[in-house]
Amino acid sequence: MRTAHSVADVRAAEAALIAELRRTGPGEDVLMNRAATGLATACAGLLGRVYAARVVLLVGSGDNGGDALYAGAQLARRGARVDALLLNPDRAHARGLAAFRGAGGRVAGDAEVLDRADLVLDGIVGIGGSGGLRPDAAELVLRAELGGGLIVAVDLPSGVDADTGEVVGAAVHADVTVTFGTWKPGLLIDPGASHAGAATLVDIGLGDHLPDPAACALQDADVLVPFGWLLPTADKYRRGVVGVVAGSKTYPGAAVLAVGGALRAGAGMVRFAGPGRVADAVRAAWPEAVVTDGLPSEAGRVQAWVVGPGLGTDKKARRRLAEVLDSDVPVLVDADGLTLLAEAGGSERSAPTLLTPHAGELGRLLQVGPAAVEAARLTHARRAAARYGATVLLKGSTTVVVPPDGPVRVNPTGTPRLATAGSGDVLAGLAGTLLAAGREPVDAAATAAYLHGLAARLAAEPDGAEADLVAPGPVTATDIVAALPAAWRHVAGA
Ligand SMILES: NC(=O)C1=CN([C@@H]2O[C@H](COP(=O)(O)OP(=O)(O)OC[C@H]3O[C@@H](n4cnc5c(N)ncnc54)[C@H](OP(=O)(O)O)[C@@H]3O)[C@@H](O)[C@H]2O)[C@@H](O)CC1
Ligand SMILES: Nc1ncnc2c1ncn2[C@@H]1O[C@H](COP(=O)(O)OP(=O)(O)O)[C@@H](O)[C@H]1O
Ligand SMILES: [K+]
Repeated sequence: MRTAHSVADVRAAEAALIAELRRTGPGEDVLMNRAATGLATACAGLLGRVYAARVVLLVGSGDNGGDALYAGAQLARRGARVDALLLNPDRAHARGLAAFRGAGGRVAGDAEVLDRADLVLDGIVGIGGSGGLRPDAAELVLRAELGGGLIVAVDLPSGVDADTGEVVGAAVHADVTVTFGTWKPGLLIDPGASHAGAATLVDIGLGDHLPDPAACALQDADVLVPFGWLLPTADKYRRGVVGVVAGSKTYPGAAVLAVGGALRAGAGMVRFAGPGRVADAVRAAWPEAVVTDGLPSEAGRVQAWVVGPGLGTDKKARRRLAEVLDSDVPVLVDADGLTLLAEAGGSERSAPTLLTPHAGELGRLLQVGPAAVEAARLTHARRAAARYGATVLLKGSTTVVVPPDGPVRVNPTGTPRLATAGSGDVLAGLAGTLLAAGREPVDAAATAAYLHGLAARLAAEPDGAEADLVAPGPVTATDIVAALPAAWRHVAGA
């Protein structure tokens, strides 16, 4: 699990560690030097040959600039030509600057050095920042980006909000980010995540002093939950029976895809309830589904419901949604179900509820526009979780899952390949089965998003999960359903 902490928690951990270090002896700037050593090592690796490389430091007036200066000093000692552009010369980190000068680093009088740089270190601002870059900083960053050297962000790309990933105004687009002590949520969540480039973590010893994380990103090993279908004692009821209420005359495909996602997630049984023609489409595509063209209350017992994909918003859809929401089992509400829920202003459920909106649907739930949601994904997902007393999975460029309390989950496997009609229906079925198998909504949602992204990558490039890097092939929602078993195999290491 990749874990990220809030700025407040990082600062508290830093203070506790520094107090401990003071008791045991080491002097000033120990942590900064640890950070700088990790940073200089990363830069040396990127440069290949440090001797005679041209490195430029963009140095703000806080400790982030101090990190850049100490790292610059190490690179200068190894023979790099290092120039520092000080945004506020009177307030640059004094000891860092002295070390930098002492190692042969030079303070540049002109931004021209950026035009020929092999590597630019962005030490303008780190976790102490607020808002986008100020105009003088933004101008230097633009020149650095045009210069064509590699841009390495110190701790996080300047201008990105460390706690939320929000970017208000200009921010650095880094090729690489070297972060210290722990991940910051803003490095995992878009738009911040897409400013960070390839990000790496340098351990500076904060570990024992850090509390529970603010956000986590699953990795393959975290998905290795007991595979229900492998347990010797498995039977179809214990593996989980999921009910799907989806589709309409206009959107029968949504039902077929949601049922497909549910089946390929390993359900013991999928019960489907929908109107005649939709029921026929589901029967034809998935003979293993148990289908009724009656109401959800006539479908038989289930351990979780999925309601909403392609459902429509007419009277019949409302009735179906109401029946499902009245049940005492976990319910996942998606798509048209969310539109109806927004209209009703919520529900009176006491059993767990998982909402899976995209930005437009989340906007409707909160009566704000989709652009506002996209710009502040975590903030809006949190607001919806609080207002609806539910776990919220917000889909899009970075899928985030916000439980009513506890750490947020951020999905690392997402790919723009998923942005194809019907792929959300597959995700709903997939997450619904995991709910029916007894997983907590936050785990069901995060695991489903992880497998969903992985399946899209594997559908594009069956030999590897890194398809975004190597193969540009598109995938359809049906392809994602078909690739789900391969995604399970991938996380199992098979
Ligand atoms: N915590 C740890 O464990 C460790 C932390 N370490 C390092 O310390 C960093 C935090 O340092 P920090 O607290 O000094 O704040 P920092 O990020 O340098 O920013 C403050 C300066 O930025 C300025 N500024 C603000 N907003 C701005 C904007 N939008 N655009 C432009 N400028 C802006 C603001 O200016 P002012 O408002 O004062 O004029 C102020 O001068 C952290 O990220 C990590 O790198 C490591 O050394 C190892 C251990
Ligand atoms: N830019 C993107 N990067 C990664 N994933 C994306 C992106 N855009 C959309 N997705 C994913 O694609 C899926 C689309 O779902 P949704 O919007 O509900 O579509 P539909 O209703 O057509 O099924 C979601 O899982 C979402 O997270
Ligand atoms: K920075």
